[in-house]
Amino acid sequence: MTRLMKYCTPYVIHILLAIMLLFSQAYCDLALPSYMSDIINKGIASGNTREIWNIGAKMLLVALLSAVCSVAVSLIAARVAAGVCRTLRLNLFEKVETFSNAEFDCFSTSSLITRTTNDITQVQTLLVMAIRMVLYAPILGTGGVLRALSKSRSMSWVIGIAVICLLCLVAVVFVVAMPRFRVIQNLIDRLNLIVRENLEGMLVIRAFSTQRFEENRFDKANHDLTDTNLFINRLMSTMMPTMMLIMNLITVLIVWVGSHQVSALHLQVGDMLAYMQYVMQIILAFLMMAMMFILIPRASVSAERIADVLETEPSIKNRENTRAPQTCGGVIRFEHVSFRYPKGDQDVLHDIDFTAVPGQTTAIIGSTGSGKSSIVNLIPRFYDPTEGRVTLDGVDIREFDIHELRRQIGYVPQKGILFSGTIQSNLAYADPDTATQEEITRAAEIAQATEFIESKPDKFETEIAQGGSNVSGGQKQRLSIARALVKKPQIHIFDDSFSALDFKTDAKLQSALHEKTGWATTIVVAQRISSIMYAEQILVLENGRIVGKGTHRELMDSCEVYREIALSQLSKEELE
Ligand SMILES: Nc1ncnc2c1ncn2[C@@H]1O[C@H](COP(=O)(O)OP(=O)(O)OP(=O)(O)O)[C@@H](O)[C@H]1O
Repeated sequence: MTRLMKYCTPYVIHILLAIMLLFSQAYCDLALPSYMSDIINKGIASGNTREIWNIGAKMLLVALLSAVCSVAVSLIAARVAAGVCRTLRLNLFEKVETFSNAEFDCFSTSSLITRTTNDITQVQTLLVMAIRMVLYAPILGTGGVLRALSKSRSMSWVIGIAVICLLCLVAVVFVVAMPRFRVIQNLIDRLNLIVRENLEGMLVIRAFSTQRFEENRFDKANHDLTDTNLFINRLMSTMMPTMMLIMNLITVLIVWVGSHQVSALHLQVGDMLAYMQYVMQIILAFLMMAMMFILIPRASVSAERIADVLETEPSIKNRENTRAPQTCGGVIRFEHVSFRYPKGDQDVLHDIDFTAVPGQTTAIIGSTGSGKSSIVNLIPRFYDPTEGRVTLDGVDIREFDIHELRRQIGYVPQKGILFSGTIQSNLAYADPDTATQEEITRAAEIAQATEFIESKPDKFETEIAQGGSNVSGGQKQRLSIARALVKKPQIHIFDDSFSALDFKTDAKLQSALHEKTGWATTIVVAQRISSIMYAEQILVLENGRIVGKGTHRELMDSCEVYREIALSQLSKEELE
């Protein structure tokens, strides 16, 4: 919890005001039993109606003041908690945006969602309660003890018994409940993961008719969460009646002992009743502390999970004194690069060495898992090489500001990803403020997307559903390509981005790309020979190593792996 304390500093004045109001409220609440005692002793016992009215009016005023303070504290608490949690949510979101793929591999996506939502709600609930109770309870408890002792010292052992019983109860609850709270947050993570996988993979689940299996998986996670929640709730529901029982037994004890003292004229009736109320206030204070003890462990688990994300330094970040690539030439060079994934046990790329120059296409081909995507992911610094370096115009890319470096790159991922909005908003994604309609239309034309966009009733204003579910895989790829082209980058990276296109569209797109963006450095990862056979340079990858480098013709003569791939896809005549 202390790791998040700094987020409360902007609200110090609010908190100080709340503390002052809490003191006033506690003072009022503690004064009420004394007034009641006076009404009985000075008014009722002697039949003095005027005194009863006088003290009664004061009591009403004090009760009103206490209510006003209580409402004001609640409002302040709600404001502080909402403000702190809004900042936390924003910071968490911004932090996650800076994460490189390595951090995403570390925190699962579902856990990041739980941390941004449920965990922050836990902290918010605690903050509201803490501001209202964490100070009020000790003030009320201590004030109650002092006032009770001022009414009768001979019954102080009753307070002692009450406090010992309550402390034991709170300690038991704390020890038993604490370990379960971390379990609950982890179970929520698991439930989120299953829901997410199910929603994203609904078509696969239907195709494989595995609804029953998935239901059982969900049911198990749901059951585990329910069981743990039930355990905690049962514990809480036994705690409240136990506290009430203690309260009632203590009341009986006070009446029993007090009535003997009243009959022996050692105590007045009013004082006995006031004593009883003070003991009730002490028990109430313990009740509040018990609630805090329940909320604090759960919220501190959540706070830790939030702080873990906030304090994680992205493994890929700007060095000091970074610079922007000046008039980017676009010469990308891999110098003896080896790479291993952060959690991997062996290198997936070994001694990769090549140069991609402007005005040329460098194609990367190889079997699945040979490391093609891993190579291109090093250029926008999604990961950094384990050995060797990648340079842009002769400068190590780690010297550049990451944002500026990425501005030079038009990256089209393997899986076309669109955002909810319109086709227009998706295409203008790189620069919504400055991208002109002309640029967007031109990019759509090169990406061979114009025909299907024009066929839609709303054309560029056609709505894209969540996750791009209302466009086909090939259309999604073409829109992703157009989106990258609108950026007018110096370096184009297409990571298997033509795989969902038919041969005709693929060929048209390649030729348009060559014609309209031929000046750029183009790096293409592809599985299809036909997509890359006209590239100026082709790299053949096997098990993370370059086993062939050259043009299609050179590789057909010199590289056995390339020849095998080529002949498995096209006939000898087509390859000529
Ligand atoms: N995030 C990751 N963590 C650990 N290992 C990974 C990760 N991503 C990929 N790998 C491993 O790295 C190797 C190369 O993967 P990569 O995705 O670069 O291959 P690829 O040639 O692009 O494959 P494909 O053609 O199927 O897309 C594979 O063995 C893969 O299992």
